[in-house]
Amino acid sequence: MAEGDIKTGSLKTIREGSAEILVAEHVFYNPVQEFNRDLSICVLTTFSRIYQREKSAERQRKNASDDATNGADTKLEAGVKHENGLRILEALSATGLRSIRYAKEIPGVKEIIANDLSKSAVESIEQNVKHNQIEHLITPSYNDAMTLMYMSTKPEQRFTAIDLDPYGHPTRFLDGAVQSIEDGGLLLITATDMAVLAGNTPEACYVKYGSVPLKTKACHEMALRILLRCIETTATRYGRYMKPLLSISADFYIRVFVRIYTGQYACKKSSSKQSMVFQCTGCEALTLQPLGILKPNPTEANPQQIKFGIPTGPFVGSRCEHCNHQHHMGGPIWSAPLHDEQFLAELLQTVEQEDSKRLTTIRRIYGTLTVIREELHDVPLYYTLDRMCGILKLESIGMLKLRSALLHAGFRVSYSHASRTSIKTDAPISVLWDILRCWHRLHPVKADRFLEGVPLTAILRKEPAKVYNIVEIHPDANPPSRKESLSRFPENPAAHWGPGTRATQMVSDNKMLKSAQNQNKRKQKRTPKGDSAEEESQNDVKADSESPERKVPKTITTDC
Ligand SMILES: C[S@@+](CC[C@H](N)C(=O)[O-])C[C@H]1O[C@@H](n2cnc3c(N)ncnc32)[C@H](O)[C@@H]1O
Ligand SMILES: [Zn+2]
Repeated sequence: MAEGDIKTGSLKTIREGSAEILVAEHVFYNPVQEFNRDLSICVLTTFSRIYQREKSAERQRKNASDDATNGADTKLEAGVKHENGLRILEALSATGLRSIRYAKEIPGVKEIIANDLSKSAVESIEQNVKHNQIEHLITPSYNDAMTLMYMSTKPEQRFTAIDLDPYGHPTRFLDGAVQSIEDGGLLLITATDMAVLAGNTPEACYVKYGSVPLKTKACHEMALRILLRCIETTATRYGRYMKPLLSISADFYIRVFVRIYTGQYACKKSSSKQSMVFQCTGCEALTLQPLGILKPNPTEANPQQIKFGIPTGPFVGSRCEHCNHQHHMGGPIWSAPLHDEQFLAELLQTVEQEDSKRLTTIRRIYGTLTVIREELHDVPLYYTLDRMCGILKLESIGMLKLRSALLHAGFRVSYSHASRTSIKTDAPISVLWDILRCWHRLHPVKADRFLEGVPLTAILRKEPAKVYNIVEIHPDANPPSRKESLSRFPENPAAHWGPGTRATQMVSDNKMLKSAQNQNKRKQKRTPKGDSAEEESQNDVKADSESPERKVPKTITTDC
């Protein structure tokens, strides 16, 4: 956000990225979403490059000589109309700020439709498009988003990218979006109803998304997986399927970037990418059970052939094997990877080349994407260090020691970008409990904590199956993103931050945002840089209790 935003009559002038917009109090503008817009620009810039490469390869396949004349290496520029470029629909545009930034900052755009159902919002879009002299790329549109998308389902009318950034949940727009997106096109979708997705009202989540959420410490990742599963099942109704490029949990919302393709055979694999989730009501152990399974069924004609089946279950007993409590069942969730590794690599290249003057949140984008790249992409969900130690009433073992014990024992472990104290690992939870049993030998829990029926009694009374190395720090225990002190789990972006309400007064919140950002900078400066890794690990745990998931105002509680 630029310094010196000024008021003009009842309008306020706001600068963000390359755009300058005039905003009235009654039109929605949320400064906290700058990270969301900056990140979307990086994603679309990368996607635009990939899109051109794919189109060029397609042309080459069709007619090699043609391609030489078409120019496979057309230089993509921002702010200039590219006849073969992206056709973007911003279906819920409010001030037009996002569309204007997309037009001015993403190379290789053909056209952007900036649509809103509110008359005053569309007037604001028109005014801002003129103010930014970007009429050659943006067409303002006054329509219901669904009507507009349903009118654009024929192949030649479809969009290359559709951005859905609604108030609350996006699910009522999905049916139109999956039908009006090009084959291989990109959907960029935000959901801000985190309280619902995080399990505060499971019945409401089921109504909106068709899945039951669980109150788990991994609720932010579960929210992403519920949204992704909802997009996938909406798409498969039309013989289309989804490939997630990037799925992010940030501040008070989630945002997913997925490509949509057409293919009946790929749709058949959909049930094997979705799972029900059992969570123990005592120790919170998580167990996933897929809806479908793929079995190799090679024939001479097709050695790659697979057979579709359903698993036998349930995958848990009627009582938890660790603590003897019963289970809750949630889901279905998307249990395939949340991100595409190849796309992430290319996206990070884009981010590295970005100008930090234009994208003010670039440091945070780089930090978050680096943590995401380090995530174990084949391991859904996670536990948290503080919660596991809390359940056993143990003094904290510290992140580095726990990660080291797992690595020494031959397991993989990573953080999740969604939680500062997350433990994402391919080790079964029985191994995590064993490591904590070893820790307990050195740091025993008080005898009066061993009450009948509580999970810690059942878990700590058992002997560990083996002795785990909780003393030596493993060389890989500290991931590069942490060693390099990247901006991994940012503080709250503003004092009274949140998704905003319909046509809010958040326009005037710039000052608040800046003051919170300054406070955060001061805090970051105070964090001693040369901390030993172990001290830093304790800081991580401590800081988690101050992390965004805890500080959300009551109205949008996303803690779980
Ligand atoms: C959260 S705001 C969008 C913010 C914007 N994308 C940005 O980055 O600043 C949601 C907008 O959706 C509009 N809206 C709500 N329902 C709609 C519908 N059915 N069709 C089109 N626009 C709609 C509202 O008028 C509002 O301006
Ligand atoms: Zn249990």
